[in-house]
Amino acid sequence: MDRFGFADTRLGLAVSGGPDSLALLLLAHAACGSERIAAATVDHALRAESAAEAEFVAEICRRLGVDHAILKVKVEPGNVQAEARTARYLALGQWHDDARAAVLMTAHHADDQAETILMRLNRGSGVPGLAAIRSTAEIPGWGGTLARPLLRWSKRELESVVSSAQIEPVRDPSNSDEQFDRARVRRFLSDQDWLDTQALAASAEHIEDAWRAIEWFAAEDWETHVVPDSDETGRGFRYYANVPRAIAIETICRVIGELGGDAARGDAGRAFDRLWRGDNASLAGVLIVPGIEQIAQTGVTMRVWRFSPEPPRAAQ
Ligand SMILES: Nc1ncnc2c1ncn2[C@@H]1O[C@H](COP(=O)(O)OP(=O)(O)OP(=O)(O)O)[C@@H](O)[C@H]1O
Repeated sequence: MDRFGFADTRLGLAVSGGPDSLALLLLAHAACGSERIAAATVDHALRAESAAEAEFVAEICRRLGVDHAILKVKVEPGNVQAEARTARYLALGQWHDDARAAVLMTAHHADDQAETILMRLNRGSGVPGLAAIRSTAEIPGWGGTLARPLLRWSKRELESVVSSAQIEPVRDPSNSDEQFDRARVRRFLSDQDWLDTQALAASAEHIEDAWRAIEWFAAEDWETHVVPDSDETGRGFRYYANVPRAIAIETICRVIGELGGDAARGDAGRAFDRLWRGDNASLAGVLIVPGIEQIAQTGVTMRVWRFSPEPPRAAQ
């Protein structure tokens, strides 16, 4: 756990009662002792057994001497899985703050990671998508730090941690419901003996590193190569485009965002190709015009792309 730089801080653990998160609880307890950890179980009240499952986790925590909270949430009708997830992270984010935990940990593991990267490959995702489940991130919708310390552990290893402690975990029936893509990919992976989930998860970790490098260079690019540019509308930006395509795409999306638009990376990539050839591009209500500028101080010529809100179309 301390590999993540959380030594001496209090860790908040999200424990559903399933085998993965019970293993997280047992491993964190073995690594840090009961004082440095606290656990919470969210009761979505979507299944008749959910209250008893939360109480089951509470009982294990009592035995270990670990603080535990049951968080009851109300799930709005509609897309129940997505609503449950949003409500869960809001409740866990608030709880980890109240419990003065420096970080919230979930039990996502190598098999989850392998399923995610395969599903993303099958959708043609780019680097950010293939970075798949991040080892650290912001808590969705809340803002604190979320960490997933078990991404290198296989599900089988986690199951054996729990069975060695003679605990029979909760089983969520939706995990094998094949109306969900993930359950189908899970079955496909378990039917293959040549696909190595830990190797797939290791690749996702390398891609996450590459993505963090792109994000870092994109932040630099924004700071050093984008300046406000007032046109007749009073709003606009000049971008001195001088970096590889993957980084420029991030900067293009950010400039569009500053001008109130929302550009998908694929569209920003196509705009990049047009601009690089010297053609205008139009993206999410923004007109981008390429040109060349000589920098006064150095005399160097640079490629400059001018972004401005597109004029409203005249009525027919
Ligand atoms: N009811 C719950 N109470 C506490 N923690 C939970 C609960 N459900 C899930 N978690 C935490 O979230 C982790 C991931 O769970 P699961 O794979 O079911 O969620 P998911 O919705 O598929 O993933 P994500 O939350 O990333 O979208 C679990 O290992 C556990 O740490």
